[in-house]
Amino acid sequence: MRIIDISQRLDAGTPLWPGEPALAVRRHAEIGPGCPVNVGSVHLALHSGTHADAPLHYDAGGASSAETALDPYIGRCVVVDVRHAAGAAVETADIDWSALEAAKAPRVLLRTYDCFPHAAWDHDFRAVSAEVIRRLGALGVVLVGTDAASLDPETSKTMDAHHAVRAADMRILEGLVLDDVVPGVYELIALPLPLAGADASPVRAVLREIAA
Ligand SMILES: N[C@@H](CC(=O)c1ccccc1NC=O)C(=O)O
Ligand SMILES: [Zn+2]
Ligand SMILES: [Zn+2]
Repeated sequence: MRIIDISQRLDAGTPLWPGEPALAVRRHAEIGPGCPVNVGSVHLALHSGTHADAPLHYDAGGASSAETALDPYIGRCVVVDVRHAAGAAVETADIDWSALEAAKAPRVLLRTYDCFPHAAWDHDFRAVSAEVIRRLGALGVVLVGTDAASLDPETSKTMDAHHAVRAADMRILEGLVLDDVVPGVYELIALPLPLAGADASPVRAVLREIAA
């Protein structure tokens, strides 16, 4: 079965949320006389690139990446093209709910970009309305993903979509790369790292085609 990588490359040029520290991979041991290996460490903002928010991100008492259950991050999903959405956020009118329900997929990945902005931070990414989140939760959706940097606008102070996720106890993937994905049903695998105390974790998100 074909594996489709839907993850951003992480390097010093990966566009980050304004003010976030740049990725740094440092080597503290190098192959040479008396040292058989290269060994490094990484300094990486937790919301860099393709990542999973932990409930701790929007709920002071929420689970960290080390504590959140893995089930939402692996299993049947549907990729939905919402590039036609015209507003600042994806609204309920932008989604074909009967098609979405017909997919019978408890994970929904939203494509908002024609081409993912790998080269520069997009301040005007398309958010997802809290009403869409509430409606997804009512359908039993356990995870919502987006190719945008966040479910809420960059300037949001209320984080309405994240709090609608919290109310429905859903999970979140952000910064997906869906340019080469044909809308449809797939198996999603995108597991957060067991990082204690972390409010988010980078993930290697992939899709596997499901045999018809
Ligand atoms: N990907 C993050 C973006 C985010 O909320 C954020 C990331 C770094 C610093 C501040 C952030 N949010 C609001 O100030 C998120 O939406 O979960
Ligand atoms: Zn995030
Ligand atoms: Zn988020």
